[in-house]
Amino acid sequence: MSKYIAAIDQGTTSTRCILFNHQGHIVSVGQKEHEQIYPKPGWVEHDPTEIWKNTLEVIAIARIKASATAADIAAIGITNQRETTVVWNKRTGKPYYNALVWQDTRTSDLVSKYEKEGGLNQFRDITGLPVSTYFSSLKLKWLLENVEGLREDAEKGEAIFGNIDTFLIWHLTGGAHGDGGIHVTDVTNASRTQLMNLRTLQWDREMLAAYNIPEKMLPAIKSSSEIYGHVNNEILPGVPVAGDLGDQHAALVGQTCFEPGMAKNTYGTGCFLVMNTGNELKTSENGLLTTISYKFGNEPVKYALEGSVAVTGALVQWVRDNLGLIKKSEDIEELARSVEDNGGAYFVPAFSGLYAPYWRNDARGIIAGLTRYVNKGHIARAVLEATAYQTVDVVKAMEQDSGIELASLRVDGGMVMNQLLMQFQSDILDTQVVCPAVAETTALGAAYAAGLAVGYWQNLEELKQKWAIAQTWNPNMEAEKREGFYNGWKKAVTKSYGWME
Ligand SMILES: Nc1ncnc2c1ncn2[C@@H]1O[C@H](COP(=O)(O)OP(=O)(O)O)[C@@H](O)[C@H]1O
Ligand SMILES: O=P(O)(O)OC[C@H](O)CO
Repeated sequence: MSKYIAAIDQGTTSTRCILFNHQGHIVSVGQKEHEQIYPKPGWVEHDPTEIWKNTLEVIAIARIKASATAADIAAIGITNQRETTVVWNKRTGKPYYNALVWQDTRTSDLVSKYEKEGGLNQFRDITGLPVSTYFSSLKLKWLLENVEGLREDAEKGEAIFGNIDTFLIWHLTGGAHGDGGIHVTDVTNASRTQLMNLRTLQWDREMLAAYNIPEKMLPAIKSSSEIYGHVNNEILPGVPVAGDLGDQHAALVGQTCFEPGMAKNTYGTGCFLVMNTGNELKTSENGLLTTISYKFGNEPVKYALEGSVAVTGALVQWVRDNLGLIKKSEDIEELARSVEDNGGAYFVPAFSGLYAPYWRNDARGIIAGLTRYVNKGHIARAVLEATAYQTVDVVKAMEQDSGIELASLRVDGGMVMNQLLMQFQSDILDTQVVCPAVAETTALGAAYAAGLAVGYWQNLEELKQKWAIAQTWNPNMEAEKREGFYNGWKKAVTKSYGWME
């Protein structure tokens, strides 16, 4: 048997390749950040060619660190930032435009138009999602309407669309060379385009008509765990590409949340709380999204509820890059520890409007409650607390929608290294917070999907055995104090509304 499974985790800020062994332990990691491109206020882009180059580089790093040959790798799983939209030419491989990143708000006017014409929730029954700048549908519409020659090429089937998973699989399986790459996606990624019907798991004609998208440019929708094709590139020649999951769905799998009612919260650029609802396609009454947990091969699809928060770790980066208050993201903890509390300040990071559970495109970021007393330590606290309060908002919505009270919250992602944040999260939720031994759950989930497809792992029971706790935070805050903090947050949120006309 080959020794390892490779997972490529293409995130908002960086690309990682991680090799896992049969125990599900990390053997080696290659990681590289890519440029965040902000051409105008509210616009966020990535260069797809840079991402592809970084992918090759991180695979090479992970391979070299583990002294692994292609024969040592049983399969590759891909996981990715979702919704981010790429269109490229299938003969040359050249992108028509930079990737429009999920946080990009250039389609706000289109959102208002659809809101006036049919309301924000007009497509919820088919897709589980409100009309928003967040999903691929409006980004693709914007590209088709604004990039010269794109619509003509798309109608001829020459210009093809994909999220980052599709773009990477296409390149890995041959790209523009020879017979060309394989043009596929999986049900979890497709569920975030707002073009897939959640019941049929196919592109929905009504949605394509509503956004005027040519079907020819769309990838084939597959399960999250099957052999899509083989690597046709010297980086890992012949290795099967056998797993594909949007990163938040992959983290759910990596956390082995296989039973209905199990949930995880991932703290990265944004925060994403996902609860597995099993066979039940549940509609939210409280501002959550209906989406897909995963679909393994021919097994029935599993649905999910999701609370997506746009800006959490991204706010820490903003404090680092735009204010220069810290040098590295992790320095925010020391700065926040220089004070006792938030000093009355609340930061509402509505940089891309507010996502779950508010869905306010008209909101923009604010710091509320400022007095002469507030210093940079208090701002650092308010920044970290914003992540915790936004999580409380989605946990409350999740508990109401599901009728399940979360006994403990399984967490992962880059921000869980922050002890102050995790303790505050537990305090403000009044719930235990638990981090697993393998905190790279996103990559692990993609590896599990690929490993199941090629028989490297046998079944979900085997995977469940591997989950183990690394750290637990227990709540330790008086109810009155907790409620006071949270009320302050709710008041601040309302002050961010109505900034955009
Ligand atoms: N110790 C820390 N405290 C607070 N935020 C952190 C810390 N370490 C990393 N981050 C934030 O976490 C994010 C990176 O996490 P990661 O899970 O790699 O994100 P992504 O998958 O979205 O690229 C960045 O936004 C960074 O600012
Ligand atoms: O790259 P991440 O981990 O911030 O995740 C991005 C999400 O998939 C966006 O929906």
